[in-house]
Formats: sequence, structure tokens, C-alpha cells
Amino acid sequence: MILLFLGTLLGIIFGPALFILVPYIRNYFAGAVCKSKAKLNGKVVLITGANTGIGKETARDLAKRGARVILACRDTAKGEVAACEIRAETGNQQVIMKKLDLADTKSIRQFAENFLAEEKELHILINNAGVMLYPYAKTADGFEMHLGVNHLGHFLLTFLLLERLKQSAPARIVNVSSLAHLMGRICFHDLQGEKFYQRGLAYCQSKVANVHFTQELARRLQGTGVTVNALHPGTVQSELTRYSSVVSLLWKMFSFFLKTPQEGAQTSIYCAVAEELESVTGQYFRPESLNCPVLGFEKAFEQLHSEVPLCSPVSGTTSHLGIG
Ligand SMILES: NC(=O)c1ccc[n+]([C@@H]2O[C@H](COP(=O)([O-])OP(=O)(O)OC[C@H]3O[C@@H](n4cnc5c(N)ncnc54)[C@H](O)[C@@H]3O)[C@@H](O)[C@H]2O)c1
Repeated sequence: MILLFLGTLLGIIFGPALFILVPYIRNYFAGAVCKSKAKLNGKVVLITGANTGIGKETARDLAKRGARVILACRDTAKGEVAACEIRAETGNQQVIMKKLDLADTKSIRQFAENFLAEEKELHILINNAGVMLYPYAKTADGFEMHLGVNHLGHFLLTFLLLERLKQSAPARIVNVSSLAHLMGRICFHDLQGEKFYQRGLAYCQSKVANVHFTQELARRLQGTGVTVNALHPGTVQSELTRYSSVVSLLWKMFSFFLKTPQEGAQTSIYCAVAEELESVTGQYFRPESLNCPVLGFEKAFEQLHSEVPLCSPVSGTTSHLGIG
């Protein structure tokens, strides 16, 4: 009886306060917002995996800024729906969908050939597409799916479009990675996961590869006017968890604490357009989460490059892989 009374009393006192605080708590998880007002008229942008999630919201934002935006999508029907929606909303008729399957190097080569024939410039390449927690499978060319799509597919695409980026300089390459790379390492003894396969680790390995690729490419592109940066978008409500019903359920249960795709796109947008990043290259960004409108913390993006230890596994998780 006393407990019930106390519970009711606490509810009456703190209930309204919680209700008032909800938008502020939500805002805390939303993270940083790209404040750049940069216009992209006359610029050509290519975004992979742009029919859903972070890629679609990035495309929407860059289309609003006036860019010609090419949505490179595996599923052409869904891609066309996304392109139509963005054209209608932004009034930008230069939003175009093209077929690209990163799990098939023939598709990547065909895409690049068409792109180079049709587009004379490329100013921003956003390597965004990705798969996570994929049951063991190989791409058309026999690569483990996470490594094949998340890393090797983008590696080949970038390589094929590199000269066009250099000709269009200043140009930017933005690689959407993940902080999951902190739990991964490149497993050279079993790169394809044939001896041991764990979906989570395969995803982490592909994201480590994204970061290494970014750093080495930045080094090789010094002086060309083409920059390349990697990023972690935050934890975002999206279809990324589609291959695991358990993680999908958890994602739904905790969706209040996750960024919306629009919030999750902010770091990609920032890396693509922010004026202060014009000559910044080889860096790794993530959205700052300490972001409280009540206390007025500045919303910003952190550069993590110097703090990110590459290839350092969480202790114990990769010992079975036999790598010292
Ligand atoms: N959602 C998160 O919490 C989160 C966290 C860290 C990093 N990321 C990264 O953000 C990126 C975007 O993910 P998202 O959350 O928007 O997920 P999403 O599933 O909504 O989007 C991924 C996109 O990639 C496309 N794709 C998958 N396989 C492809 C293939 N073979 N060829 C071409 N396109 C393909 C999908 O069709 C989809 O459009 C991914 O690289 C992901 O690893 C997401």
C-alpha cells in the first residue's frame, strides 16, 4: 500500500518532468547537424546504396543544394521510387537512378563505363552502400559478402572513377565506415571466412578495410585536389539489420535512442560539403553526441583519426582466428 502510494506520488512529481524532457533526451541522441549552407549547383555527386537509409537522406540533402545526384542502386525499382520522391520534393530534376550491384564486378565495370560515357565530371563520390550480418555467402566473383560489397566493390568503383575525380578537382571521396571497425581486424589467414565465419566479425573486418583504404588512398592522392575521408554515422534506424531478425527487433525496441536516417546522414553530408574540409584528407569523422540544447553544448563533428587504433580487436573476440 505504502509502495503504491510512493509510486503514484513519484509519478505525479516526475511524470510531467519526464514528458517535458523527452524532446531534449531525443535531441541528445540525434547528434550533430551539418550547418554548412554550401550550394552544389553545377556539381556532380554519386552515392551508392542511395534508395534507403543514410544514402537516401544524403541524396535528398545534396539534391536540395542543387547538385546533379546519381543514385547508384542494386534494386532499380526501389531506386526509381527514391529518385522520383527526391525529384518531387526538391524540384531538382537532375536526380537520376542507375543500376549498380556492388556484389558483382561485372555490374561495377558496366556502371563505371556508362558513367564515364555520360558524365563529364564527378565532384563527390559517396561510398555508402553496405550489408551487415549477412549469412555466409559469396559475391558473384567469390568474395565473402561483407568484404566484397562493403570494401572491394567500393574499392573497384573508386579505382575506375579516379581519373574523372582528378579531372574534376577539387573533388571528394567519402567512405561510410562504422565504429564497428574497432572490433575488427583484417584476417589475412582466412580473409574469406572459410575456416571460421561469424557475421558480426565479417562486418567489422570490412569496416576496418574501409578505414585502411581511406588512409592509403589519401596518401596516394596528395596534391591531386581529391580528398578522401571516412566516417561513422552513429547508430541509425535503417534497413541495415534486415539480415538478422534478433538485431532488427532490438533496433526497433530501442529506436527512440537511435538516430533517424536524416540525422544519421549528417556526417556524410558534412564530409561531402563542409567548406572547412576543402583540403582535409585521410581523416575519420563521427558525429559528436554531447549535444544538449538546454545546456547549449556546441553541435560538432569530431575528428577521430589520431585516436582510432586500427586493427585492434576487442580482447578475446578474434583469438580463434589464429592471428597474433
Ligand atoms: N545504420 C547504422 O546504425 C550504421 C552504423 C554504422 C555504419 N553504417 C553504415 O552506413 C551505410 C548505410 O547503411 P544504412 O544504415 O543506411 O543501411 P540501409 O540498409 O538502409 O542502406 C544500405 C544500402 O546499401 C545497398 N546495398 C546493399 N548491398 C548492395 C549491393 N550489393 N550493391 C549495391 N547496393 C547495395 C542497399 O540496397 C541499401 O540501399 C552502410 O555502409 C553501413 O555499414 C550504418
